[in-house]
Amino acid sequence: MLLRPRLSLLRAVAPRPVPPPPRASLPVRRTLSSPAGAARTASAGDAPPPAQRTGPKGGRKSAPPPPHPRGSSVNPALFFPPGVDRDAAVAAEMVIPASNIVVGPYAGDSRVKEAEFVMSSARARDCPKDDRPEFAVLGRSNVGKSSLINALIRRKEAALTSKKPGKTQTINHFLVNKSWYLVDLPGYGFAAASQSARTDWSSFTKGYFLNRDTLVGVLLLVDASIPPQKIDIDCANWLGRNNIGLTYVFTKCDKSKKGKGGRPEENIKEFQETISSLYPEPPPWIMTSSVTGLGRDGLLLHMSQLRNYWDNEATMSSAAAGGAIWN
Ligand SMILES: Nc1nc2c(ncn2[C@@H]2O[C@H](COP(=O)(O)OP(=O)(O)OP(=O)(O)O)[C@@H](O)[C@H]2O)c(=O)[nH]1
Ligand SMILES: [Mg+2]
Repeated sequence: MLLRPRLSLLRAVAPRPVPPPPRASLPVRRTLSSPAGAARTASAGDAPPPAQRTGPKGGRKSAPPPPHPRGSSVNPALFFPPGVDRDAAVAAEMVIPASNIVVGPYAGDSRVKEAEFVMSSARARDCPKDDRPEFAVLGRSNVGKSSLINALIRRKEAALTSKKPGKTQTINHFLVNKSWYLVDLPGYGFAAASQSARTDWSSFTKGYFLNRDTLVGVLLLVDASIPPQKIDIDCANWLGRNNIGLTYVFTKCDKSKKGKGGRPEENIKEFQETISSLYPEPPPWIMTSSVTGLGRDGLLLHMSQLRNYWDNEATMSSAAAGGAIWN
């Protein structure tokens, strides 16, 4: 079995959030609201660690990246994948549309040729035990996790969706091209769920993240059709504290309503302003719509570069005696 260089790799592919300051001074904007019950799911046990603002740019309040970044030289808002020097000049064609993600040398064939549902697991330890890399799709109930998976694999109802939150209740593995997995997870923050269901979510999904050595990264879905929600920031902080790399995937970018908080571009900008001080380097983000297909090909391309890097590093790691290079 290949040795998986999990911690080092994840630090390399996506920046960790800088630990936020104590709760009282968290850079949370007033619009970062979530139902009190819902917030308990991820925030009670997930309060950020006490004041440890260690990152050099921890207090920086930089301008948020535009929704469609383009640049011909270094752009501090871009996400640089493995293999691309931060000082490299970046041509517009190197940036995935509607994202801040630079395409690097590890990007490869990202077509989905076949995909199949493999299994549902009620417990993390029941998940497939092979060595294939996987991406977990995470986010609030109803954010569009199952819909995104269907859009990525171009199958209408491979993952079951619903207007009512709380549809997906187990860990669902979908095998793509017989070589990697997409994993559909139950959503968090479902206010109507019972306290015991919320506690279960926490222990069982956190168990999955903490024990899944084949996890390349998390697609953290954020609903762009509503204002930023504190529970999503709490979730990102929890992943960061556990060295799990993430890509922010903004969903429902086709959905626009009149009035405050109804425009995806505004909501994304506000979300980025909120998280900008949490990261020493900009995390990757991309805008998507499972209705129009926006972002689908770009997201698959981004996942191909993370996956190929993972495979490459895993091979190097198994070749090195005892995987010592990762110590
Ligand atoms: N307009 C629009 N609607 C979407 C999009 N993605 C999902 N939806 C709708 O949002 C609702 C929830 O979608 P799901 O994919 O079931 O959401 P989920 O995150 O899997 O939800 P849970 O399984 O309950 O956690 C459904 O009615 C979808 O049709 C999108 O990109 N645009
Ligand atoms: Mg679902």
